[in-house]
Amino acid sequence: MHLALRFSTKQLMPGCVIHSRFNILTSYSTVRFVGNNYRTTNTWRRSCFLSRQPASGTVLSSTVGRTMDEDAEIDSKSSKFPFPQVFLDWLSQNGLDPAIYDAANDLPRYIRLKPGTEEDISSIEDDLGSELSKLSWLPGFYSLPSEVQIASSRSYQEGKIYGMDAASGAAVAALGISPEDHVLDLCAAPGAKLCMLADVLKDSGTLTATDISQHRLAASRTMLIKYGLGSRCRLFLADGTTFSLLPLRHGPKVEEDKPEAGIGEDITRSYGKHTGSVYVNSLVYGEWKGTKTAKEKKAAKRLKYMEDALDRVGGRESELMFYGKDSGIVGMKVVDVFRSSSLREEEAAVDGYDKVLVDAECTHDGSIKHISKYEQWGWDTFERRFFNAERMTSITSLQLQLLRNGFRLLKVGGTLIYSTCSLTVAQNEDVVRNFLRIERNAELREIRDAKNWPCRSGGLPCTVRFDPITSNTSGLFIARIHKLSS
Ligand SMILES: C[S@@+](CC[C@H](N)C(=O)[O-])C[C@H]1O[C@@H](n2cnc3c(N)ncnc32)[C@H](O)[C@@H]1O
Repeated sequence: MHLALRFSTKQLMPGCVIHSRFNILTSYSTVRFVGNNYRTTNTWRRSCFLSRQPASGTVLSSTVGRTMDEDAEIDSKSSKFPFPQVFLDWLSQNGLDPAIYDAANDLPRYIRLKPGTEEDISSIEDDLGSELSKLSWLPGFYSLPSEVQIASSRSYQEGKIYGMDAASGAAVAALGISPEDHVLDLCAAPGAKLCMLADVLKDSGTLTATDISQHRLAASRTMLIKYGLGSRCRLFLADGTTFSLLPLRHGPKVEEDKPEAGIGEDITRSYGKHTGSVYVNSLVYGEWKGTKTAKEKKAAKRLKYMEDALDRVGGRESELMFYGKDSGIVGMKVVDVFRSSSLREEEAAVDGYDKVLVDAECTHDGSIKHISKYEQWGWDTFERRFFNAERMTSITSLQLQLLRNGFRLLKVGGTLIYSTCSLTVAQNEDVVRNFLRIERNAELREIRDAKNWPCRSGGLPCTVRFDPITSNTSGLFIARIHKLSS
């Protein structure tokens, strides 16, 4: 069947694919741009919700396949939620229809199975009291009715399943992890994507994660330990806009100092007047211990003191919150772990990360289910949290800085994914467009798997958008960026 489409050919890139949900996730239709013809196998079920994108944005218009009268109907629609007026105004300014939040209760819940537990699927179904529907487009993911609670289930507590939205899984899949990759997750907490990265890497490569929130990063550490995924990981409490540590491609630099157990104390070098008489050169990391004996606690306290000493001389911008036994840290001197803060571009080009995920801080307006929960928590609380003035004014510049620093740490030939769970153009296409203007050796690349995903094209070539109406998932924007040699 042919559809009347109202966007101009300028708005679509040749080869761009638009998906429309048709009842259930596994059965969606596609509309393809071929020359000047658009074809589909199913009728366009509902209009996209981005009905009033601001003129500056290049996001595909929602007016696809609709008449003017139908658009008028959407424009006058509001949500069933009694949103504060300030939020309605903000949605309007960003071209978003409040009615998208009405989909909150219809969205399925998604889980990811821990690799290797597929044969337990019927016992997991019994435990959850619900059938699981396998997602044909995303390996390891299943959907189930939204009312099923997973956190109290035995399968969850035993680490057989993860609660994770399918769109988040797509962002990780878009990275195209290969065995032996050294991966950086720059905004990692609370760790859903981090765990998937670790599962995909299995027992090869390394995984470095940073986040600026201590309690959220601690939650990520708990997740890694719970699912037995930490052995190749390092977690740093750090600002992702300045983090400068490269992957440990070559293992510990000072093997000969590797202690039998605990933390060594071969003290040889002074940092002079800034630190009093603190000597830190040869203090080396032993194996990570969750629970410690009194002797180990004393040693850990001493290590912390040494790390703080590095802070005082400006040698450390991050705090190591966790490291696994195969992360390369064990046996390293404290100073060596934090040495590379004056990272040189040429060094990163060769020794940088193979893959970087920048799942940036954002306004989270695309987390439909999360926002609907304020129905119970109170809309005053929502307004206070959402419209945190400092956050609102600086969010796009933070996103650009995170993206730029993630790219700086990427090696030439490497892949970076920029994603946010905001539906706005400002936090997605505009940030990427600004970034591409600055970074001449960055190039947007197609996400190959996306042709099978129930997502829409984003407003920049090769970018994609998940949203509740089109994809039956939470909102997520994904851009895949390649680093060329300069
Ligand atoms: C969208 S959440 C990340 C979700 C995470 N990737 C996951 O899958 O569970 C964004 C995170 O960015 C962190 N963040 C905010 N500013 C940051 C900064 N300057 N550096 C690093 N992390 C930052 C927040 O603490 C938050 O945990």
